[in-house]
Amino acid sequence: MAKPISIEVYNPNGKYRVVSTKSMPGTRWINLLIEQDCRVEICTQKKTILSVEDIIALIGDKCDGVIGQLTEDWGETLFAALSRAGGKAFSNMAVGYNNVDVNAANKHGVAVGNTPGVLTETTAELAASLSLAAARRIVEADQFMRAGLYDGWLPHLFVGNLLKGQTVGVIGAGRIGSAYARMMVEGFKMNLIYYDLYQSTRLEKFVTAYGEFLKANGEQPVTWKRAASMDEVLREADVISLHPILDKTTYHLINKESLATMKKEAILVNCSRGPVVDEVALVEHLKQNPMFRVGLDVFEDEPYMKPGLADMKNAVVVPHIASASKWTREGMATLAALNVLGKIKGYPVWGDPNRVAPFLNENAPPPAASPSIVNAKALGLPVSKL
Ligand SMILES: NC(=O)c1ccc[n+]([C@@H]2O[C@H](COP(=O)([O-])OP(=O)(O)OC[C@H]3O[C@@H](n4cnc5c(N)ncnc54)[C@H](O)[C@@H]3O)[C@@H](O)[C@H]2O)c1
Ligand SMILES: O=C(O)[C@H](O)CO
Repeated sequence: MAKPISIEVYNPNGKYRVVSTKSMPGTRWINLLIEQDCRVEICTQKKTILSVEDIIALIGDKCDGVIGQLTEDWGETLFAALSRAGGKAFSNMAVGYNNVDVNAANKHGVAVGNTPGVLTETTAELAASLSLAAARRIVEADQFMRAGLYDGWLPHLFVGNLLKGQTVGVIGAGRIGSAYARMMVEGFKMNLIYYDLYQSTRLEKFVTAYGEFLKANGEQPVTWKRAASMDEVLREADVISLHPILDKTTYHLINKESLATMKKEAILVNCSRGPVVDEVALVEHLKQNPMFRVGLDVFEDEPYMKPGLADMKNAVVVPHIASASKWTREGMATLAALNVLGKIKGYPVWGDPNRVAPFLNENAPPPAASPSIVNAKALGLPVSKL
């Protein structure tokens, strides 16, 4: 029998019961639910990662929808519990939904929402920050200063890599990968090589136009290339950033062999999901190649790091904060709440989950639609004509 869980309740007499497994930034998401007759229950348990049993206790006997987190295991057990409680909607407060068994949700007729678009630039900015921090050894230098070791300028002190004119490689040039590529090309005049299952025509056009602009101004133009294989990116790029989804095809995409393909002084950044990189192989590679550097936001066994990683000076590590800007996190909460609300109210699904701005405008009511339901097709949900 699961222990009772502490909650905070808003609008206790609301008709629909919506549970959020965590407190989320901002208040707009709560107000939007309340305005539509929802009783909102927020779990206040002081435990970072809730277990399946904890969430079953939160769902209880009657629950119309749940907003959950990427740290939770949303599989058969939870979707069965939600369905028994009369629930028809779940939304991750994240764009990635590798923690969700969508087939199990389909089986129980539960709509699964995610939060694309609102975190694209924020996440890309963190990937760019990690690229710079690794290239210019910022964390090592900061620690050196704080340790009182600086006793004067030296020609060899913390020499790193210049980005201008080098090649940036992007693996997974979707929303975030493309935004990161644009930042690195435009900001640092890097040439681009990318690998994705699909061609990114918009990104290619952007780099072409920027190259022409530079040329017209008497500067060396930037270039782009769509690689035929991931190995081509690994061989040619000086900075490589990983932005694919995590699925069977991308698990350990970066492993001992692929690391060996990269340049000895390359920089690898991962803001996608930890298991895209074989972290044991990475630690070994970092040990053997002190000039190879990484910037990691995500880890294979989150919240843990594989043994040895914390000791590596050539690794910059941050705790999965890529989407952590105030605007983005408040927007993610809003989108997640509206995904759940839309299904409860019987609204259609928004036609283009990449165009979420109308849901984020605080000065107007949001459209009567769920912004992004990943299994809309499987459930046969109607699509909004707005
Ligand atoms: N660290 C964070 O806080 C954070 C924040 C946001 C997103 N993410 C992660 O980033 C991922 C990408 O987000 P997005 O919004 O850009 O998604 P997206 O769907 O727009 O982009 C993913 C891209 O990966 C490509 N892809 C899929 N399989 C591939 C493969 N085997 N090889 C190469 N490319 C492949 C797809 O074709 C697509 O273009 C999310 O799924 C999530 O896991 C992490
Ligand atoms: O997938 C996501 O959205 C991130 O990991 C958290 O923002």
